[in-house]
Amino acid sequence: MQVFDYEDIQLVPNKCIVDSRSECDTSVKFGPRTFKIPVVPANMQTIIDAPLAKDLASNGYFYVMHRFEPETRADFIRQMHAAGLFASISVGVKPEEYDFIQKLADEQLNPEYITIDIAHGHSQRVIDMIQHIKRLLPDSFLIAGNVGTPEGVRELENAGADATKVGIGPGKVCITKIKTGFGTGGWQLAALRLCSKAASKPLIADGGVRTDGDIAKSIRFGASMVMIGSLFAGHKQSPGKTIERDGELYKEYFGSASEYQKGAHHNVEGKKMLVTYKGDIDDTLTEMQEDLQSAISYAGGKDLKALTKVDYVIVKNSIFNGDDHYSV
Ligand SMILES: NC(=O)C1=CN([C@@H]2O[C@H](COP(=O)(O)OP(=O)(O)OC[C@H]3O[C@@H](n4cnc5c(N)ncnc54)[C@H](OP(=O)(O)O)[C@@H]3O)[C@@H](O)[C@H]2O)C=CC1
Ligand SMILES: Nc1nc2c(ncn2[C@@H]2O[C@H](COP(=O)(O)O)[C@@H](O)[C@H]2O)c(=O)[nH]1
Repeated sequence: MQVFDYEDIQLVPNKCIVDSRSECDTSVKFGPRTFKIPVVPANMQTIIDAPLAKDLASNGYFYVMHRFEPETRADFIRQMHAAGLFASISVGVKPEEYDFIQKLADEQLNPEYITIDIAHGHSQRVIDMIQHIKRLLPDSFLIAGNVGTPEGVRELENAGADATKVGIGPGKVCITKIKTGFGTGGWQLAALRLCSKAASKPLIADGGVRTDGDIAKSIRFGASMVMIGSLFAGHKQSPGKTIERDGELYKEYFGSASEYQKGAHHNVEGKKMLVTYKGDIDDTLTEMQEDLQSAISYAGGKDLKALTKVDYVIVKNSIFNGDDHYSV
């Protein structure tokens, strides 16, 4: 098995066929809709909130709302629909989540996208929830995860998931690898490659993206969509708390399995960090699109498909990636 991560790979350029990078089309059809770029901010409490979700949906971007204020979710769907926007929510697998799905079905509140958001998604509990959602809300596009193996992808797809999310522990605020010894941290891109060989439906690469070039690499290795936390943390619109230190502005970014999210030190697999204030998220999204257009031009094509076929080389193998600090 080839083991590598984002920083170990470079994509090999092909002859350019466009006169300007602006000719390159970064749009992606994902589920029932088409989006400007194949990128989605992580469904974490310091990354996305309702105002940002509305902003993203109104401007042609995909989003997944987090599940950490569960009582607000039905109203969130109503508000998005009242504004003519799509609703994309997250759920867990605990018993109350079964009641929540039943309530949505009873009220005919159909979110366009639902994400089952669990640390260890290759489990019977996720399979049961997939089947419950598909029975009651068959029109919602259902994303399930996270998994790190081809077997995980196959089982969730066979249970009825419309897309699978890949990534166990590669995230910037993840400490799963340190705490448990398990995961795809340090070889996320290779894990994505293996999973893509088994997948018959779209994959979301989740975690470990540190540069815009990593988005192009994710597409090359089989992702239809790329979920990103740390690159979206620290913006004006980011919900994380703003902190001033020595005259510099920072924003908090913490893991969904951190004690800051849970309110208790119990099965902690996430940490908190401070991210330097980055300004407007619109500028970051625009830059991601421009960098992706440029990547498509290097691939010798005009759209994302060109990225899926380029050659690559392995330039080094640095296995320890990301989570070198326990907390800040
Ligand atoms: N992508 C990643 O690498 C990771 C992501 N996360 C994120 O953290 C958040 C919390 O995740 P999670 O703890 O799953 O959600 P929950 O706290 O909602 O837990 C879901 C249920 O699954 C059980 N559970 C959790 N982990 C395991 C496990 N390893 N084996 C068996 N049962 C388990 C929990 O019980 P109990 O707590 O009693 O075990 C609980 O009943 C999510 O947003 C998730 O995406 C967390 C870790 C890794
Ligand atoms: N192991 C953990 N993973 C977590 C936690 N909270 C979120 N996540 C995952 O990280 C990605 C974002 O990664 P990034 O490298 O882009 O910052 C996110 O989508 C989740 O899958 C956690 O507490 N522990």
